[in-house]
Amino acid sequence: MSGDGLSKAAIIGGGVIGGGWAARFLLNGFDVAVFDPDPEAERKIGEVIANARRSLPAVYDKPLPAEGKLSFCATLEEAVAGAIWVQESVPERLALKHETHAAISAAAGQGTIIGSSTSGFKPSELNEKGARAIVAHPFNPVYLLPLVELVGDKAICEKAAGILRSMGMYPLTVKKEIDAHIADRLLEAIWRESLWMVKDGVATTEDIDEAIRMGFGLRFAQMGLFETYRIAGGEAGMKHFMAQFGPALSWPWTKLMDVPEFNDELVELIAGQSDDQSGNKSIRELERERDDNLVGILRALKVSDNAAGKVVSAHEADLVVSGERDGLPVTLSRQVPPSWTDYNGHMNETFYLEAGSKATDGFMELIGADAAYIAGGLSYFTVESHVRYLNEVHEGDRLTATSQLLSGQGKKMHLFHRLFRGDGELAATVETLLLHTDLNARRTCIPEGEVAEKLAMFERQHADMPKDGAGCFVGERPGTR
Ligand SMILES: NC(=O)C1=CN([C@@H]2O[C@H](COP(=O)(O)OP(=O)(O)OC[C@H]3O[C@@H](n4cnc5c(N)ncnc54)[C@H](O)[C@@H]3O)[C@@H](O)[C@H]2O)C=CC1
Ligand SMILES: C[N+](C)(C)CC(=O)CC(=O)[O-]
Repeated sequence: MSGDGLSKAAIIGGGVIGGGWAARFLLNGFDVAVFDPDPEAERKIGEVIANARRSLPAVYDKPLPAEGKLSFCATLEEAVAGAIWVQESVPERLALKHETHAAISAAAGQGTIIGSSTSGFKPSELNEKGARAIVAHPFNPVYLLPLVELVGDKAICEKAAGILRSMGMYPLTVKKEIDAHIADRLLEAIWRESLWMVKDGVATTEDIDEAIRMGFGLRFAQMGLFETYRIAGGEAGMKHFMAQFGPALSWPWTKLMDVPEFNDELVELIAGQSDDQSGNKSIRELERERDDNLVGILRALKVSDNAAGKVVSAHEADLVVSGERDGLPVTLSRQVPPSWTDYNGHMNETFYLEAGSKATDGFMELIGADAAYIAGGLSYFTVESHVRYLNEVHEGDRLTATSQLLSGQGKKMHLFHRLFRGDGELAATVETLLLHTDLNARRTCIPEGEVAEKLAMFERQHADMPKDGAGCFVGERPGTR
């Protein structure tokens, strides 16, 4: 669907959320046309997309599709023309939503998906004047967080879900329409209690943020509420948890429904404390801090194959590394994430080896030693590696690796990876020796069938190619022996 240069998304309203949607579509290969009357929209969206470019590709170990084309339109009709998805993200005012959806429904093709980012309105409210929108409620930052709550016509929601999955998102179809859908209903409860506690001097905005991020906030990214509370019931599980904490439903714990009056005094109090807490940083700086942490969390969840990490893995499985360079197969192509840089302001030594290891995985796939082969009980174990650090690599650089097979005789697979920066400079070589291994017996063995044939083929193809820097001992300069 995406990445073909033929898919167009229209973004109507390009503020915080519209800008995030624009980035998500664009970085997944869609052409994006924006309509927003704000004269500053282009600058603001440009800044959001710049943050998205440094963070979203860093979640993956493979390259995202080539970026689509971004354009800004003078009219809503121009933006909508030819789009397969129109996403409305204008301010949360029902009259404005009605006016905007009337114009979108008139301009869009029959099969076009029309999504609304509304945080709280139901599809029946959005469509009460004859429009045909579904709710597609995302989470900020839209380019990194997978969740999109879908509410409305079943067939349209199903079609929308397929497109969202192709962009690494997680569509959650809400069973019945309700004000504020699922997640905002939960968030509103936390927000209400938080305002109440600041107003009554129980806690500052900072105390409340610490209470969340030092405790239950850490749990929520990986287990949510119900699994977490099941564990909190100890060996007896959920029934014991409910027996212990169920009565709290009739204690004052659940009687905290008072809401503070929303007035200037409350706004001054909250905004003042928020300025004291984080006013020394710009919103874009805070966004980058947030994004770096989210990339780290998503990458960790990918390794444990948990929660949102599964969504990332499923998307990554659809991404491809391919091509040749200097007659050798490209086995790695990826962006350097912020977490790979160290106190010297460049990519830490560890990650040169990680890149080499991923290039080995890429070469293994090429010879048929892929996930299915490993599941069948055969694999390769690394027994020796030599990294030569030749050039600095920085956050955001596009790293590419080629792999040359020096020997594929017997149990051995002797590889020479060259890591290149985006500007074409050779950044490192990683020479590595692996042995073919029976995973059940935990003993080396000779590969057979397709793997053996492909090894022989690559060995022949790569035999006469330059090998400068291969076979050096530590400290030796190539060609000085
Ligand atoms: N900010 C958030 O955390 C989230 C907001 N949402 C929802 O997304 C929608 C947009 O919210 P934000 O992006 O936060 O608001 P925003 O105020 O940042 O952006 C709204 C944008 O719409 C533009 N706009 C106003 N009238 C327009 C019109 N007639 N046609 C086209 N553009 C127009 C504005 O110039 C502005 O750039 C709302 O429905 C909101 O509930 C959803 C998820 C999270
Ligand atoms: C505060 N909010 C209701 C606009 C929040 C959302 O809709 C989702 C989010 O990103 O938190």
